[in-house]
Amino acid sequence: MEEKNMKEIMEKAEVLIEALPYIQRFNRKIIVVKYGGSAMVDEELKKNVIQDVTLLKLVGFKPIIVHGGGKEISKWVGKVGMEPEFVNGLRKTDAATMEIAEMVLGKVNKSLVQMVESLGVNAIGISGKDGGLLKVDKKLSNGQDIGFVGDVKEVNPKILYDLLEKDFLPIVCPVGMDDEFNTYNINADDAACAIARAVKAEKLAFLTDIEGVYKDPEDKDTLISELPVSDARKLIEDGYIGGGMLPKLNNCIDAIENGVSRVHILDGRIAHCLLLEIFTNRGIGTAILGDKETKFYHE
Ligand SMILES: Nc1ncnc2c1ncn2[C@@H]1O[C@H](COP(=O)(O)OP(=O)(O)O)[C@@H](O)[C@H]1O
Ligand SMILES: CC(=O)N[C@@H](CCC(=O)OP(=O)(O)O)C(=O)O
Repeated sequence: MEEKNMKEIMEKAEVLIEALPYIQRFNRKIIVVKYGGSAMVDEELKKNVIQDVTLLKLVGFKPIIVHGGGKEISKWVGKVGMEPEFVNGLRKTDAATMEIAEMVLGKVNKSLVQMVESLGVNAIGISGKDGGLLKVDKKLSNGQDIGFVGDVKEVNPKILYDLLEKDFLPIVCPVGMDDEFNTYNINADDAACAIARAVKAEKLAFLTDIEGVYKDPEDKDTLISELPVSDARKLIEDGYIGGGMLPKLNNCIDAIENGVSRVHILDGRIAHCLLLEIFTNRGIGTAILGDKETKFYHE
């Protein structure tokens, strides 16, 4: 065999061997993937994400996908002649918008099931309504009524455990019910965090449209690769975090402080970002760490 070919083959073997400790570490462990942003709109990226999660399942992890679909909901709200409206990153959800959101999220949910199934893994798509998974109270935004927006108050993970035990890959869309069984729209980051907490996930990964958390969003050199929760709080207090990153980072802190071992914000625009983060020595994006952790396991 040519020397060049041999070298290429050896490099491939090394990449696989590098994955071994991570496969051992996460074997049978639950990993919650919050799937949203560009990686949902671009067909190629969508395929990459689904391939990654399917691979995680096939090597013995227990992934759960919690997906968004904000851009798709806004598209359909626009199509019926309404104007999408957001207050502090949350969609103002009147009855008509709720109906559209549930229809669109249901469609997105089944399209993800279809893709996973096409790769030979059995997936079940559910919403937070199924099996009483997500119980909500009405959420106010700084005291303002923003309609049927839910604040998760209780998670009943039984349905997820049952599906995982039967070897299905659960795919969850962020819709839930209140005590009167009314339908509510839930921010997908909130839903993913609540689910990761309830199942004490080993890892929670948020796929988004930015490299990770920056100290200064205007300066790409200020990307933070490891962020202890106390520093994260300080960044928020000092006003360095804005827009959709604010609820996301708050959810990261909440997850770490409530039993989720590893929390990551990853750039969903990078092909196979999940695999790169989980299976290689090079952590990518931003890892949020508990304050007691002095060293991240990738080192
Ligand atoms: N310090 C910061 N670091 C990174 N992103 C930030 C920061 N402050 C504000 N942002 C904004 O937050 C956005 C991420 O939130 P969002 O777009 O709502 O994510 P998603 O749609 O994936 O839930 C980034 O694209 C960026 O514009
Ligand atoms: C209350 C609220 O804002 N719900 C979100 C649910 C979808 C979502 O969060 O989607 P992304 O993760 O793709 O943004 C919405 O209606 O857009």
